[in-house]
Amino acid sequence: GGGGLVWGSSRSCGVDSVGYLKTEDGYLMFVNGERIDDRVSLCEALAAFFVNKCLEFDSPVEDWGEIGRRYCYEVFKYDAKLDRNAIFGDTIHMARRKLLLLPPVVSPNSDTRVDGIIGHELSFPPKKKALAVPAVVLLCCVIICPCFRARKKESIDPESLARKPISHSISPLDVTSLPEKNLATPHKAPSSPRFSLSPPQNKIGSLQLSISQIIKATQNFSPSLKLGEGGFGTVYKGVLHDGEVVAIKRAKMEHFGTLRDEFSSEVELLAKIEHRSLVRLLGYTEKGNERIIVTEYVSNGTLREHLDGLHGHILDFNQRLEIAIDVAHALTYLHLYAEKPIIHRDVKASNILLTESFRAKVSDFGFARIGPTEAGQTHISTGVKGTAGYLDPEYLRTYQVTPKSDVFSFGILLIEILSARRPVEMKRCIQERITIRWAFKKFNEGNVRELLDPKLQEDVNPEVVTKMLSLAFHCAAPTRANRPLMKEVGEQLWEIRKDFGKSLRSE
Ligand SMILES: Nc1ncnc2c1ncn2[C@@H]1O[C@H](COP(=O)(O)OP(=O)(O)OP(=O)(O)O)[C@@H](O)[C@H]1O
Repeated sequence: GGGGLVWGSSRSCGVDSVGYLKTEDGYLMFVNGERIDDRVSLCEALAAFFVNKCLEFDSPVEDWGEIGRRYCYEVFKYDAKLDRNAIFGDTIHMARRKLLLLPPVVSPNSDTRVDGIIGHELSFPPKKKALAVPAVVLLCCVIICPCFRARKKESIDPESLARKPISHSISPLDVTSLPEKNLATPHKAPSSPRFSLSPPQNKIGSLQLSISQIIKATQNFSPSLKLGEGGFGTVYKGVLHDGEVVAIKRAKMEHFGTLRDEFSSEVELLAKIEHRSLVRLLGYTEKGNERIIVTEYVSNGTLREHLDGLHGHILDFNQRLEIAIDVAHALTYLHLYAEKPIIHRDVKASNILLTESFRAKVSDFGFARIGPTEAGQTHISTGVKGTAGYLDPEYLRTYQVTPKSDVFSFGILLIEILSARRPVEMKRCIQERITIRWAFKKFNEGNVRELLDPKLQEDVNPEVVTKMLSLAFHCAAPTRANRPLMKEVGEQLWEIRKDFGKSLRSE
């Protein structure tokens, strides 16, 4: 394994750089001068390059297009048939989940563990020392990186196709919960967890589900009961034996194994959370080939669907304001009042579910992480997860997540609620693609009315809109220190609601 150097290349995009050294044995990859030894990190870094057109999928230049096209396919959800230069899949984390499943490639002559970086063809050479490629420290601002579209559901995993269908003869496993219907007050300390992570040991509640009951509840996972699909798996509507309607989230089989921790973490966190604006966990089962989470069913679709007018009802301004307040309260609860500070990390309109009375419930804690708990600790370090367009640029740059990362996403969400535009809209002209930039420009020009969702027929008091927008921009400040706390955001929205009420009365 001499691994003589054959070829090297580095590329910059804004203030970021990626580089590789091709050796006889394979490739060594670098991001901002640091040796990267997993495929996902590389692909995530590269995603920004492709989105910003610093690299093109089509271009054979220095093999970069090839690397993106062939090895980051899953991360980018790149679909050559649909659009040569599009990067699909609005969630980077989704791809990360998939790719983590690649078997680790361990070089026999080296202590370097390589997480299947770019398959076998690009496996690392043995006995390679990290080599520096010119490093640039700062990262492209996140809001220019994402042009991801929601095509994630179309990915095909040939491996999973080859797997056998789930056996229905799995022995029953209890899922236990208490049928408590009380809504928690926003800032109440949570009660002790009601769901055991080892369900068979937990016989406390009255709701005890086995896999076979789940199969019954979902009519054997009938496609007609399918509510949707996310990064984690498929979600079904189910009716339990007592008539309670629930959402049943069934993990995709290819996510088993390495996703075990993620699954458990989702469950552990959900189990401790109780707030009227957070989707409640009702049960959990993990046995054999199945990982299933049973949650409260929220009947009126996602906020994103409503902003798209898919439910035949246009949210009025008051409803939008209430939704924003609900989300702010839910996040405040996670940050401040849950047992440990919890950072959601994937705040976005498709994770906000609406009730029949258009109140919001925040869902999908799959990426939630326990926040800093040590005194003086301000952040936790972690690989970047979340959804492009909503991602805190400082988090992307430093890999350090704090509750302020949720505040950033909330700012982006607030603009989305007001304008109905997605954070990134690739079909628009270049000046309008990044919604927050477009909004900021309009705002500075004093055109706040033009910012509002054209479907919104009301004549909303411009002062109220202005206040909401400035709050959104404040939340989405590039630097964390300049963002308000989630609690303050809720308080400000509360004030805005008062102003809105007054403006209606004075009409
Ligand atoms: N508790 C629920 N009640 C009703 N519908 C739900 C519920 N949870 C999820 N859904 C539906 O299932 C879809 C998929 O949900 P899921 O949380 O798995 O994925 P997602 O949020 O769309 O994507 P990702 O996991 O990548 O964030 C949602 O868009 C929604 O339509």
